[in-house]
Amino acid sequence: MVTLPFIDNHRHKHLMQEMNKMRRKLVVGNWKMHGSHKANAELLAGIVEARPFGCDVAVCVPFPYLSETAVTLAASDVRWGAQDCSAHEQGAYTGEVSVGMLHEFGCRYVIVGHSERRAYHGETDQLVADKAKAALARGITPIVCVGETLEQREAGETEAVVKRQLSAVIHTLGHCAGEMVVAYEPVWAIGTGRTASPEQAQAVHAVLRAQLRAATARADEMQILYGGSVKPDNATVLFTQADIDGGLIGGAALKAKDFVAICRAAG
Ligand SMILES: O=C(CO)COP(=O)(O)O
Repeated sequence: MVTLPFIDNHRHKHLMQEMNKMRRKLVVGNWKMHGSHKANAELLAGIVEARPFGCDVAVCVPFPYLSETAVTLAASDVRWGAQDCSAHEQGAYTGEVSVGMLHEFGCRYVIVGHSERRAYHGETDQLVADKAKAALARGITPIVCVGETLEQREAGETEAVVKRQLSAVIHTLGHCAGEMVVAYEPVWAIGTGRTASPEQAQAVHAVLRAQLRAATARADEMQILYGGSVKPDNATVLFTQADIDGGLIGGAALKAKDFVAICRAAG
């Protein structure tokens, strides 16, 4: 009979920290509906100049700017992506953008299920899951966002909400679930300057990691990002938590100096 070594809490924590070091960090700038030719050129130049970061870095830009972003970043290791995609392959879907189109622009990532899309565009858990599936079918990594509102947190529903949101995606992706990136973004922390404490964020990330472990053997290699008022001065403490593998950055991704500082904190 094989006897397993006794692992006390201290050793367990140490092992978890080692595991965390093995996962490469990822920092993604979500520009949301911001930008102009001039502002983008300055921002991208500032990011490219500051490389290398020692972590994966990407920017998710508005659709009209994908082309110029692809040209600007082509010779660098900075990746790019979009902020949404259609779940449909092609057809009469006015205003939608397919993953095939994103593929043509060299997108490496697409954000799906951002809380702003869930709230303002009525996106359901299943639609988000279908978008993630469509992305993977074209070799684009979906960054699947989950997160609770303040009301849900105060009602003690945080765990149930994020698990329900992630569960839809896990079931729809099946054996490909290990290929997505997950982003935990508490709605109350987005654009409010009110960050989840490192402990609050880590607690939810641990729940998500456990849920992924039950679904895929790749759970320990998967990147789970935190998003919500990440700034240069709180990035390091967030990124050193055992299950936080980088960040999805909104406001601070619009200033090269801040975004670069956050990338450095991850690297
Ligand atoms: O929504 C976010 C990233 O997707 C976070 O936005 P802020 O960093 O502006 O809070």
